[in-house]
Amino acid sequence: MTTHLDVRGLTLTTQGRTLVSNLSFAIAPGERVGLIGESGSGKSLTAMAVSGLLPAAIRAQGSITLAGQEVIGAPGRVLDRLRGTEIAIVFQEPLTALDPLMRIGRQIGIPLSRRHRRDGRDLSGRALESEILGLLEKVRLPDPSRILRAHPWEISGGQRQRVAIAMALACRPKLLIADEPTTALDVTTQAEVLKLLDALVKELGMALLFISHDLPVVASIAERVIVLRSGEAVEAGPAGEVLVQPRHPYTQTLVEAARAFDDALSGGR
Ligand SMILES: Nc1ncnc2c1ncn2[C@@H]1O[C@H](COP(=O)(O)OP(=O)(O)OP(=O)(O)O)[C@@H](O)[C@H]1O
Repeated sequence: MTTHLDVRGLTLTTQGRTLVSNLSFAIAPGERVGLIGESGSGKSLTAMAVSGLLPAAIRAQGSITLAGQEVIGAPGRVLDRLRGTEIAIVFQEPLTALDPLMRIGRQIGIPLSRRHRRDGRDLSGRALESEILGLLEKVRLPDPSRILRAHPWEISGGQRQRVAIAMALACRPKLLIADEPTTALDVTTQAEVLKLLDALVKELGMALLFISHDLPVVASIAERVIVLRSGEAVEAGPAGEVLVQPRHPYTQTLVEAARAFDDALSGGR
């Protein structure tokens, strides 16, 4: 099989409004794809549709297959299984993924033991704790044994995003969706989390759908990009081509704006 995710003619509507229109793209195993576009262009809704998390008010037409399984209209148990094995998602705001009242160790332990049970192994006690610590180390969290026992509000925003990444990795997904994973973080932490994601995706051979309106960030992590405007894909191709010599006027505007911002920053130095 050469595609892991295959989106064909995806159209999302609500109350007579079309939010995403006839979108098609595929992601091969291990491939890193960026989805870019201004605010409101339909990036997050596309991510939600792919992971079977669309709000009830939004109607999906077309087809989304993940490892050969149709996602649109699939029953909850099928979606649960896909989210445990094929796909995991990291959101912009890590607190969305974390339960404020539960210690970090337990939050990572739940998807971890679920995955082991699925593989026919029962993991508990010391063995489970040691795997959780291993994951906290993998996302380069300092002092993992303290963080294991901490609540989400006892650690920093950047650390919370690393925990959310560790939770996603606990499922060993074949495709990781990262929806503006660094937007809520300060610039230095953004760069660190980005570097971490890049390294982990390569090390674990996961495919990545990286969603962002920040072009330089996308250019640094994605091999291929899709440009969305008002729910429609206006341009797609290798990141090095689309972001360096954009063909569509909309992409040209985005690239110009990113360059102007960059120039303004370097001019101020
Ligand atoms: N639950 C919903 N019900 C109705 N409309 C929605 C819903 N969620 C999103 N929309 C609309 O769908 C469009 C696309 O939203 P989406 O969140 O996918 O944009 P986005 O590209 O991810 O933007 P941002 O970069 O700001 O996160 C927007 O016009 C938004 O108002």
